[in-house]
Amino acid sequence: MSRKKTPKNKGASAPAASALPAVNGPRPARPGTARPGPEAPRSGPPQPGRPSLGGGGDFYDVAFKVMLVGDSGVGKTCLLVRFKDGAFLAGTFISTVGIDFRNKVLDVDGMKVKLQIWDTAGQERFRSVTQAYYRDAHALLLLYDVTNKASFDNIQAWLTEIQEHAQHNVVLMLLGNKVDSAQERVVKREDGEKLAKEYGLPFMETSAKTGLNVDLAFLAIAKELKQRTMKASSEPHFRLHEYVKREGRGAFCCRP
Ligand SMILES: Nc1nc2c(ncn2[C@@H]2O[C@H](COP(=O)(O)OP(=O)(O)OP(=O)(O)O)[C@@H](O)[C@H]2O)c(=O)[nH]1
Ligand SMILES: [Mg+2]
Repeated sequence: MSRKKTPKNKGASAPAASALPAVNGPRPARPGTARPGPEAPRSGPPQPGRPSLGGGGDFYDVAFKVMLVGDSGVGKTCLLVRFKDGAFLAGTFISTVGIDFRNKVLDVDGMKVKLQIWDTAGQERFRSVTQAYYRDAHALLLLYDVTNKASFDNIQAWLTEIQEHAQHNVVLMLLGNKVDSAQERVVKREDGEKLAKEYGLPFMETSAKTGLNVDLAFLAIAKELKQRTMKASSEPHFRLHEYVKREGRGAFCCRP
């Protein structure tokens, strides 16, 4: 894998389009890294209509794995904490070591969809660890930081890496995070939109700090994955691109 190095361990390597949940095989043991608990599905999502009980006591109908990827410091861990706990991790930046995960069950149009969300380390030195997890991911949220141009420039390299290691049909969404930091912004919204269009990706700007579009990003992923599982659904066809375009809020909306 070819990857540009930047002074702050900024990642980098390339593209893919969106796609469908694949059946997961058992996860190989990786010493020193977090792994799913007993609630993790061992052989793909359970069938709809046969509710399962997760190890945390959450009932769910279907389960999917979502991975957060992007340069170190773009806000992956904060995005996950915002989504899971509704809080913001302010203060000292503690860089993720290896990989970690959290579960959350969403109600998606009457179905309990469990997302097992993997928070990867953006630092280059953990790349070989995180690469091994791509193949099991049903969806990827690829983040850059709108206040950090290098993190945006590295998106293409991340897309290359995704293309190399993830399922060809993985659901992929591009997120420009930290839009609350208007003064420090160096990546315009239009630049993010342009890049996303170039690669055919759904795109939103988010803020883990204010919560802007955070729940929406995960809900959109869950809706897309659920739809792909329901082969002969009578529900209207869900269109991920249109949904995030329609529902996504602007950076100046809804400040606390
Ligand atoms: N203003 C602002 N700061 C944020 C936001 N999200 C994250 N941060 C800050 O950015 C820094 C890095 O956030 P993390 O979530 O730890 O970054 P990360 O992508 O997980 O980094 P690695 O674990 O090293 O890959 C922290 O100091 C956060 O407080 C956001 O939406 N707005
Ligand atoms: Mg982190």
